[in-house]
Amino acid sequence: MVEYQKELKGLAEKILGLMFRSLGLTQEDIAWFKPKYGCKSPQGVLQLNSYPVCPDPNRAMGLAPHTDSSLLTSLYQGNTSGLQVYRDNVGWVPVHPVSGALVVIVGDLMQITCNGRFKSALHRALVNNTRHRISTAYFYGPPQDVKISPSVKLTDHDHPILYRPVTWREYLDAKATHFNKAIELIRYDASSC
Ligand SMILES: O=C(O)CCC(=O)C(=O)O
Ligand SMILES: [Fe+2]
Repeated sequence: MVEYQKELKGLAEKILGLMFRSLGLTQEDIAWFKPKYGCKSPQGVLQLNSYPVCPDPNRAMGLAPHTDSSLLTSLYQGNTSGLQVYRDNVGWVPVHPVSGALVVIVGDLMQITCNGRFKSALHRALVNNTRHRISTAYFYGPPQDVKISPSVKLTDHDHPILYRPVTWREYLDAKATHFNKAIELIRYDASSC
């Protein structure tokens, strides 16, 4: 487990580095992402999900629709389908397992850091009536008490800053209370929602 988390941490950092770079951001632009930032390095949380066989899957939900609070989530879903993502104008789309592959999910903190350029993905997990499904989600995020805010490089006259600074800890508290509305509540124009 320790080794697995170490590998997933390295993978998340590599993918995030590429995503930031694709937006023209350097490590200097994302100060908290620098390894030498104090002694607090970004962190990950591993969650094991278990969905027992359900006699009537149409009347139950494994995991209700949600976005992840992380920067990035790496999901291993074995070989049993169940994950679905929501696509605008399309609806729920299955993400079938691919042998040896992880599903990478953009989380809310990434949406905040990138001022909405990358959107966190609404997803859910279904149950089924023949197979016990197991999945492993690795949530990668910044140190819990470091304020995250949209990178100034991604804001200008046409792209006003969208979100207030927030720590992962504060965001998790907001999520626990307001669930999927949390990200809207930290928008600068939240009062008009
Ligand atoms: O089990 C799945 O496929 C999804 C799990 C998930 O979305 C989560 O743990 O946040
Ligand atoms: Fe999730």
